[in-house]
Amino acid sequence: MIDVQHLYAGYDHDILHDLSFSVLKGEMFGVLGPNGSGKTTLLKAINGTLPGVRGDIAIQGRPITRMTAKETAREMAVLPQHHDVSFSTTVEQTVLIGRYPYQKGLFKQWTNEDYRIAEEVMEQTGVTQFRHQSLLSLSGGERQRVFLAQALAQKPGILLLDEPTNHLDFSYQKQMLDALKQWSLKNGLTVVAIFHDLNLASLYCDRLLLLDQGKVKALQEPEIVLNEQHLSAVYRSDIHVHAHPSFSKPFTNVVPSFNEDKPKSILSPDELDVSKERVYYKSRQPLKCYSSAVLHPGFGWFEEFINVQVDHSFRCDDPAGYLMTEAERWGCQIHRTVGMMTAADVEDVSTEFMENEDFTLLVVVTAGTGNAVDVVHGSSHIQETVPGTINTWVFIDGHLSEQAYAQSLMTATEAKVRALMDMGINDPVTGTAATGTSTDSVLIAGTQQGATLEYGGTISSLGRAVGPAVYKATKEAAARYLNRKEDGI
Ligand SMILES: Nc1ncnc2c1ncn2[C@@H]1O[C@H](COP(=O)(O)OP(=O)(O)OP(=O)(O)O)[C@@H](O)[C@H]1O
Repeated sequence: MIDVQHLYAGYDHDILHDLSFSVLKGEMFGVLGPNGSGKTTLLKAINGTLPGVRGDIAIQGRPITRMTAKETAREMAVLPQHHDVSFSTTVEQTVLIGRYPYQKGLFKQWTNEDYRIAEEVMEQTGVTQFRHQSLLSLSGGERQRVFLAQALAQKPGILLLDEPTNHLDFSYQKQMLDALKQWSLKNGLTVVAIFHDLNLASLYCDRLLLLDQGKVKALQEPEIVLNEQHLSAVYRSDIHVHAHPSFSKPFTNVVPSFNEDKPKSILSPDELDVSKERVYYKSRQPLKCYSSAVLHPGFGWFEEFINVQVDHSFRCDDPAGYLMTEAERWGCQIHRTVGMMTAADVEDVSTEFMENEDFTLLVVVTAGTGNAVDVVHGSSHIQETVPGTINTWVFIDGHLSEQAYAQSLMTATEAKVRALMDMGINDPVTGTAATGTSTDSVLIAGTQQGATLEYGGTISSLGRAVGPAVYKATKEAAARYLNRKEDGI
């Protein structure tokens, strides 16, 4: 569709150096790069408005140098970065200008077809209600949508967009990009768009061209172009890349580098608050958490932690909602709170605290083993979520990698299993050794400051601390639970 070969272009000197790439029909092609890297210059070269271009640019196999302005305009429309809006035209007149490449004859008049298409594209871009208004009376975002309508009125096969979401609020950014994607998927519209927002580019583009000082740094699918090394080198700042939470695309974010005064060690067992109703811990700063909690499971940053005691007969359709109400009752800030529940007496909580050269560790366990299960015989149990559980909190004052989170969770689980085995706790249904209970929850929470802890496996420095601490705390909490049962309390 668009074929660029050995392109050199610029102004008094070359800005673009030896660019070669092709854009396929129906593709959404994103152009990325820092300020001044040559993105706009590239778009101008492609639409034939930049003089002195060297190399070859062809549209549908035809060199653009052999196309008239009208021919080029029928093939591609441009939405520039800045628009000159110094004189007053109405929205409808502005959109109709997009029909210029189709005008024939000496006396230029808009046809019914021109009006029909203008109507259609104003509808698609949500500007119909402004049709009789002057452009000068519109906001930046509204004007941007009018100029998109003008470009679409050209009925082009190719749309060149210079920062199309500039001035648009979140909802219109999404609306515009959804529409462009839809047109490219359904009608084969080819879109070449400059983006500053790496995440929007990642979500909507099939391929990305990353420019660095007028040269191709990377040209591939978003999964390959958006990697930390490329981005950090090109944008000269610390950029982190993660998996998008609900889409199979990379998700980027910048890491601020201002220094905040943070307390040195922020974990302390003295801050654990235990009452008959709940165990409560408030950290002195937000912790990065990974958990199977009832309230706010998964990854997130939290600073309040509650483990709420419920009755053995507790049944509830909305346990997270229940915990929210309880947390609110105790004055917790819901959005900052991770919540678990248990039928075990929370006053039997057991803690382990240790400090070493690299990091500090606080482990907090409540254990009820009424629902003990042998993992191999889960199918022998009825599927019912009844409270009776081992809840394990592992707080670490250190900087954990994602691998360390997963490995710490494994280490904590293995330690719990070992504790149950050593105590001879059996699955009451099968009589075989229990490996946990049916509703156990575990939390790994890191301060993400101080020593880097790359690993959390059993023989890593972190794992060597987590394993024995969880083992000891689980044994102690379970022993207290069993004693209470024996004593019939
Ligand atoms: N008309 C011009 N005359 C001379 N130099 C120019 C002209 N337009 C742009 N430049 C220079 O060319 C370089 C690339 O500019 P260009 O606008 O292509 O960058 P860009 O990647 O689109 O930047 P931004 O992200 O800031 O929009 C810059 O150094 C700029 O100063």
